[in-house]
Amino acid sequence: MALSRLQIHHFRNIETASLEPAAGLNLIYGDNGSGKTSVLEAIWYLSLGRSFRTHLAQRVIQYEQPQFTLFTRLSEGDRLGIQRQRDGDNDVRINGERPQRISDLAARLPLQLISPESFALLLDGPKARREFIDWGAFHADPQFIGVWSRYRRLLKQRNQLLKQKAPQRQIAVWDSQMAHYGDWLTRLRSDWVNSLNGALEGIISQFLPDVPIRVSFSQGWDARTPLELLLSQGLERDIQLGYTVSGPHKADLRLRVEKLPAQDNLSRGQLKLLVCALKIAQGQVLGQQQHRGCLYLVDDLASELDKDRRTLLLQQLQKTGSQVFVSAIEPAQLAMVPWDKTFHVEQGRITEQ
Ligand SMILES: Nc1ncnc2c1ncn2[C@@H]1O[C@H](COP(=O)(O)OP(=O)(O)OP(=O)(O)O)[C@@H](O)[C@H]1O
Repeated sequence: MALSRLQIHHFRNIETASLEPAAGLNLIYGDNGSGKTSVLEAIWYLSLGRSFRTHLAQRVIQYEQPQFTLFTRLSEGDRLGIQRQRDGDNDVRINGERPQRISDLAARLPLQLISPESFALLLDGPKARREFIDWGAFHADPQFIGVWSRYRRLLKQRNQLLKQKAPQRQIAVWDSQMAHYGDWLTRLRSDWVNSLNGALEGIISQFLPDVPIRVSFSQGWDARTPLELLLSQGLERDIQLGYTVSGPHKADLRLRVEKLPAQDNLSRGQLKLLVCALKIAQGQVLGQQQHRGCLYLVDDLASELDKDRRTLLLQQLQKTGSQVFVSAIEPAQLAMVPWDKTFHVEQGRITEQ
């Protein structure tokens, strides 16, 4: 799966651009503020229906323009388009039709973003790591999105009842449904992490050969206690606190080096390589399971990495056989692999070299 055409209109500082990217390695270079990240952001927007830099859609519409328009044609023939008006109107199209859910975009255009902000995966709380697991489980199993949404709705409803201090019987009546969907969600997540582990070990052994990293799935509660029992046993405490303390909504991916959290033990460069290993492994497993890889967006690849590590990372990305977009200020910093296509960005204007 790859973008064979990308059109961008009035998005950030890009007035209009039409690109035919290579199916392999694409380098996007230019000075600070030229618009490199905006190209990656546009691709991300086409997959997620939102930005990775802001939750305010108005911010990405070019100044003084009423709307932005993004369009891509995928190598398999699908056409994805988004037009967003300043007044909030959002028109999303897949092959000319409005999709049922926004996640239909992501299902067609799976992508992984590696950016300076990706450190959050290791440095922030478990939410980012849960989302990371859920990315894989979502793409691996079409049932995931339904199960995940159902669990979320039940959790929200239970938390509302807890906050209102509703009678215990009224709250507990939903516990068996919540346990049913919670267990299902946990199985899907755990299956994904199990498949991920093999690929991850292989990549980590190349990126960080001397660091004994252990990756494990923490499901969000003590696995020896059935979820329904956990909910009923914790009900009084949950009422006191006004929310459901444990369950699949507390799941996490634990990354440890010598029994310590990886973030306490690794240098910035090593953390970046670990994040890259995690993201590359996701795409690799998806490719093996679904015979359709994902696309990689790498913003500012050179930052934090020495020349040998940059080479290693680029070689791994090349080995995935996926479409890759890498942004850089100086192309000379990334001259160690042959780029299939190179684009220069200058004040929002993009030209193929
Ligand atoms: N809504 C907008 N309309 C027009 N220009 C914008 C808008 N939002 C941001 N910009 C400008 O777009 C430019 C491109 O930003 P972008 O982050 O894509 O640059 P970049 O090439 O990735 O820079 P860097 O190398 O510093 O990360 C910036 O100068 C920014 O001020």
